Amino acid sequence: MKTYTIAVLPGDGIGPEVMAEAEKVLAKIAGKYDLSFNFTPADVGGIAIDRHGKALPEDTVETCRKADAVLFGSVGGPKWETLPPEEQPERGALLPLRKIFGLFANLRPAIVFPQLKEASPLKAGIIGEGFDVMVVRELTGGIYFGQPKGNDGVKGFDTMVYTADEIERIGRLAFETARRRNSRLVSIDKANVLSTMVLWRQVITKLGAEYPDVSLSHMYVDNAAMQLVRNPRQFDVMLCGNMFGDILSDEASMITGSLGMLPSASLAEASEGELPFGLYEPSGGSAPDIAGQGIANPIAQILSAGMLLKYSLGLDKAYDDIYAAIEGVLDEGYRTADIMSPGMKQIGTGEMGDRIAGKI
Ligand SMILES: NC(=O)c1ccc[n+]([C@@H]2O[C@H](COP(=O)([O-])OP(=O)(O)OC[C@H]3O[C@@H](n4cnc5c(N)ncnc54)[C@H](O)[C@@H]3O)[C@@H](O)[C@H]2O)c1
Ligand SMILES: CC(C)[C@H](C(=O)O)[C@@H](O)C(=O)O
Ligand SMILES: [Mg+2]
Repeated sequence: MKTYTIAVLPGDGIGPEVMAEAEKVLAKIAGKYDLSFNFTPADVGGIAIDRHGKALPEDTVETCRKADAVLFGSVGGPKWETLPPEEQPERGALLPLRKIFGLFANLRPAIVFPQLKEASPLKAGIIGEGFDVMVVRELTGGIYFGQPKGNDGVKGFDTMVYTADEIERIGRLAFETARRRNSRLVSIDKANVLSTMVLWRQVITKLGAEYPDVSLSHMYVDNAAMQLVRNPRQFDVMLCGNMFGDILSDEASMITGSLGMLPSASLAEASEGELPFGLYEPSGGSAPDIAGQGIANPIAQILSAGMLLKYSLGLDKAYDDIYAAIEGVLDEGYRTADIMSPGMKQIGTGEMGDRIAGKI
């Protein structure tokens, strides 16, 4: 029997609540495909600060290193917001993890399940027959990591830096992704103002010549934010730098009805013929406003586990099973509070997880 080791980092807030549901679903997948998952838990974020004095203990990095892939919950919360910024869960754990493991490519699919059209804040006419966009976000460069950065109480500054190589690397992945979908790629930039983004547009345009079958267009980020609510169906793959991708992926997710629906895959470069190492997490955060109430939507975490199976382990059919199970539960009218609409049956985090696992 094949055994896969999955580092499980639930983190803070709703992280542990939704992670428990993803583990239930993975256990069912293991049974169905005669595999075994060795879940290796580790502390990360606020809970790691409380227990070990730092957001990313070395043991946690080691646990990830030994694993085939990482399933991550979310980190952060009001309790740790008064710490020095570099020590807080987000900058002290999540960003270093992305850097340490070279997770340069962040895939954030935003899909409106047909059953949830009424949960989208957009009018039915705008959503039409559905919405299915893949945001490809560069994750280890840009203004998040550029130096210098600082804040001396009088002046605060960050630096946006991209090299041509970094742009080309994420660009290639976006073109390949578009090729496997509907061959439409919109590259998002701010080339009318930022020098970094002038380079971005030059590199992507040049790369486009290698992918003549993919229709490439460029759009300024402010326009893209507007177009996403005006006519989201015009998009197939959206390629963004780190910060623009952060913002637009939250916006895209809300079109699907809730941030609690949106998974993500953060991938490293793969060696020839191999699948990439990856960290899989919901796009949303630790949702302190609803943590501990058993009402969080576990679907983003469950879909993140599904993406892990597909992208890092090559178990595409298992991903399809998870997707179908979610659709089945939604078809039966079950909803967590965030995607609730009149006439549907409201259930909590645990029951949603049980019902999805029950359909595998
Ligand atoms: N990857 C991560 O670990 C990550 C990502 C984003 C934010 N954060 C951190 O999370 C904390 C809270 O940030 P925020 O409030 O800006 O963003 P958030 O994503 O945690 O929450 C935004 C809103 O979406 C709702 N929401 C998010 N996930 C949900 C789910 N699964 N089910 C139902 N509703 C859900 C929340 O209740 C809240 O109303 C901050 O400390 C932030 O830095 C962490
Ligand atoms: C928590 C934060 C560092 C993170 C980001 O900005 O990348 C989050 O918002 C995300 O989208 O994963
Ligand atoms: Mg974000």
